[in-house]
Amino acid sequence: MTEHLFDNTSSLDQALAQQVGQILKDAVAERGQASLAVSGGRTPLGFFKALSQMALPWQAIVVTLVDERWVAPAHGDSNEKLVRDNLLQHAAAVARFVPMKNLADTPEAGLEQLIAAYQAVPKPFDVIILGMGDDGHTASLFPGADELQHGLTSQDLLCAVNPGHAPHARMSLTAHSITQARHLFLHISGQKKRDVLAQAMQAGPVEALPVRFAIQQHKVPLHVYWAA
Ligand SMILES: O=C1O[C@H](COP(=O)(O)O)[C@@H](O)[C@H](O)[C@H]1O
Repeated sequence: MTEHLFDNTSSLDQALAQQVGQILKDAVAERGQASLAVSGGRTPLGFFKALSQMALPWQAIVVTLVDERWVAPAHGDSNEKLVRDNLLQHAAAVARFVPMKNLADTPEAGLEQLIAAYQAVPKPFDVIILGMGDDGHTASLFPGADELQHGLTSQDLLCAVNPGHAPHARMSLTAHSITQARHLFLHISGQKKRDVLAQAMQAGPVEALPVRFAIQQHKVPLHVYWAA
């Protein structure tokens, strides 16, 4: 694991956008296409804005999500809405977006169809950017969720999750899919998340702080981008 520390979020957003942009550009040059899976929440807003303005071969880049809340795409809590409003703008408006939500009533009911739709995403994912909650969840792999073990151990691409203490049923990439990525980032900010990360770096059960699966694995180097 490599830590990249910044004094403020705008320096981080620019640096992360440069790094991710270069990886995507190289991927398109080498393989003709690239895939980027991003997290939702509040942390990635500035990064999305910076990346969306970069001159990249966006027509050849597929953007999708690491996780999604099972709400309508126009809902204020939708990660799809966040990405459409902030990342798929400017130069990035021509990128192809594969949603992580369909019309099914529940994530469980929509799972099979969604896995089929994900065939359109080039794999392995070129870049996956994780976030982290103050409870140590990453993607939608929440401590205490009934589906956590499945999300951490299954070889499936996606899993349905009912977080219990957090709002909305969710769809999430599994730990297995996340660790298949060619490049893996964890993007966090603020002292509280730094403290949670420090705790997660100590030995302890993955179930208590699910972000540990990304720290403890050896399949893909994890780059942590943190800003004060
Ligand atoms: O619920 C979620 O939370 C995490 C962290 O969000 P933040 O607002 O603290 O940045 C996010 O990574 C995840 O994608 C989202 O669904």
